[in-house]
Amino acid sequence: MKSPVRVAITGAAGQIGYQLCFRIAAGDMLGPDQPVILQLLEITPALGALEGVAMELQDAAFPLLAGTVTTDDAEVAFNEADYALLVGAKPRGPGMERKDLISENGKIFGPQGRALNAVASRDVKVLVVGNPANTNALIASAAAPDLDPRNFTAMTRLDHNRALAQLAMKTGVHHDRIRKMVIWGNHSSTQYPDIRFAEVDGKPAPEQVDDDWYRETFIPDVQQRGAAIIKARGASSAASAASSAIDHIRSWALGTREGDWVSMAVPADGSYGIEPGVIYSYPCVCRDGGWEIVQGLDVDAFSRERMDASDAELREERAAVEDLL
Ligand SMILES: NC(=O)C1=CN([C@@H]2O[C@H](COP(=O)(O)OP(=O)(O)OC[C@H]3O[C@@H](n4cnc5c(N)ncnc54)[C@H](O)[C@@H]3O)[C@@H](O)[C@H]2O)C=CC1
Ligand SMILES: O=C([O-])CC(=O)C(=O)O
Repeated sequence: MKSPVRVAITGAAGQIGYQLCFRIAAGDMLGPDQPVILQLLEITPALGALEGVAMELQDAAFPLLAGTVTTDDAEVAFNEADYALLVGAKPRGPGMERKDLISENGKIFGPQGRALNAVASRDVKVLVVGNPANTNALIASAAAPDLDPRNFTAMTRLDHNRALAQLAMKTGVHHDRIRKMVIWGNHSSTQYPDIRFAEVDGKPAPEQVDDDWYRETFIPDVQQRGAAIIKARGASSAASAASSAIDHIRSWALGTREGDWVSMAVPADGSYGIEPGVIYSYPCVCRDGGWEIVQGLDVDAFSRERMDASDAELREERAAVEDLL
């Protein structure tokens, strides 16, 4: 058996956190031979509910759960953390865009970035889920100057999985037989889900769906799926969000499958004309515990316009939180 790794989860008593704790303790994120210590952070008024989560974790008697810490102190939660899932933040309600959360949620991520900087493993892998996720990841990274900015990522894997599901339903091919989906940009309604490189059962996706469906139905449906779930459920996606967070970390830690990509929001480095300064979703390949942006893909005029629009939105979000950077 391997020695345990430390997984910090913020907002652990919330909707997404409640799902994450049990799936991670079951081994879904890091594999069936990797024990975990869960280090759970909540705000002080939610510590009672968090204690209840910890009691249920005990009751589930997971073989891989090597310990549980509950706290309202970020430096306790992030102490020597190998993984940090930053989920704790307010969700949006009907009629809101995710960026409307920025003034309230943005201020959470500076202190958490500072705490990570002070006490986390120097190799900590950070995934920001709390919205607006890309800009919150930028804030956390800016507050952690001693950690490599490449350790800070934000979640667009849920958008990626949603895109796989929509294309699978349209083509009648199981989503597990689709490769090379891409989500470019922001986890927001300006994201650009791109099927130009996707392969459905080994064949090019664009040849299997008509262009009108792609532009008029697929793209807006993927962009608006979060809002559609809020309308249907009266609360934002939680189990699917937790599942995609687990997918994101699993790919990063254990590698992507041969011949496939995942979408991850990572620090822009000039790739595809997106200048540094924002956390932007790209197609990525992961191996040996690291990620790389897939290079050399063609950008046509239709794509350029959408990729730039999402970049522009991220730079507006950045300008709105300049005082936190
Ligand atoms: N990136 C993505 O794809 C997705 C992002 N989200 C976002 O994830 C966030 C969490 O969503 P839910 O779990 O549904 O919300 P929730 O309201 O059920 O849970 C959030 C939890 O975070 C806690 N919290 C608030 N401030 C905190 C702080 N400073 N430190 C630690 N904990 C704190 C709250 O007490 C609460 O228990 C929201 O911002 C939501 O919009 C949701 C779905 C997908
Ligand atoms: O839509 C929301 O507010 C929650 C979220 O980020 C998603 O489901 O993609």
